[in-house]
Amino acid sequence: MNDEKIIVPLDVSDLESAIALMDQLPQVSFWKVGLELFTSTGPAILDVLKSRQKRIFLDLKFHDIPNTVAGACRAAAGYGVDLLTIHATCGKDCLKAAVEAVQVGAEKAGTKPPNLIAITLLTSISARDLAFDLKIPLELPEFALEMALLSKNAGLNGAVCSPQEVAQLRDSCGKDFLLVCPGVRPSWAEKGDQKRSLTPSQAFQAGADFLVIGRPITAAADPVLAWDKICEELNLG
Ligand SMILES: O=c1ccn([C@@H]2O[C@H](COP(=O)(O)O)[C@@H](O)[C@H]2O)c(=O)[nH]1
Repeated sequence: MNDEKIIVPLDVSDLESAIALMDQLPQVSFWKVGLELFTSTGPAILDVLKSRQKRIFLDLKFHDIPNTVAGACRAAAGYGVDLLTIHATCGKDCLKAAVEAVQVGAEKAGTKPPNLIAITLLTSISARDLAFDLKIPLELPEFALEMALLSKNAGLNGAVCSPQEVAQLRDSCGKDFLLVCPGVRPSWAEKGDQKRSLTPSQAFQAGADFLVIGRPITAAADPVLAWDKICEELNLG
């Protein structure tokens, strides 16, 4: 294992702040661009990351009808990113259309298709939220597993899940299915809005391929120290 398995989100509002964060943490090799920054900068942020030879997780979490999601996936696949997200709850037809669309978009742009991964259930949702607010009549681990299997059967490369479900998903989906875990919190960090967390070492031990760790690093008084502490705890030294 190496520190390329830790993805840090650029959850800032503009290009200038994103560049400042990258400059502060040059040791980070895999960055995530999400809704806030991409809505603010568009693909300009991807050009900056590529010019620095960084790996890119484009976390736009598409969720719409199949025709619309396919169009968005075709466009996003042209950017040459490493990972791209879609919600599993957009359904089987939509997931299949997205799988085809990333191939078409990447081929047209002459680039490698991204690994398309599906959000199973946002890590900010608790078992109580799922049952009482969303009225889903399944236990949370079962729901997350069903969403992962739906995505795998539709041809996706992997899923985003909380570290609390990753062992079960790894058992059922196999070793080649990419499992990416946000909602990861070192014992010394605040949980914030994350409701199903584990520590980085617990998440890797449970079978995660990649961890997404944001505020424990980026909102720390000293982000470099926080990064080093996490790497040390994981023996990535
Ligand atoms: O279920 C999900 C899917 C995506 N995320 C994203 O990961 C990071 C987590 O940041 P923290 O600061 O470590 O909480 C953030 O960009 C989310 O959009 C998620 O948290 N849960």
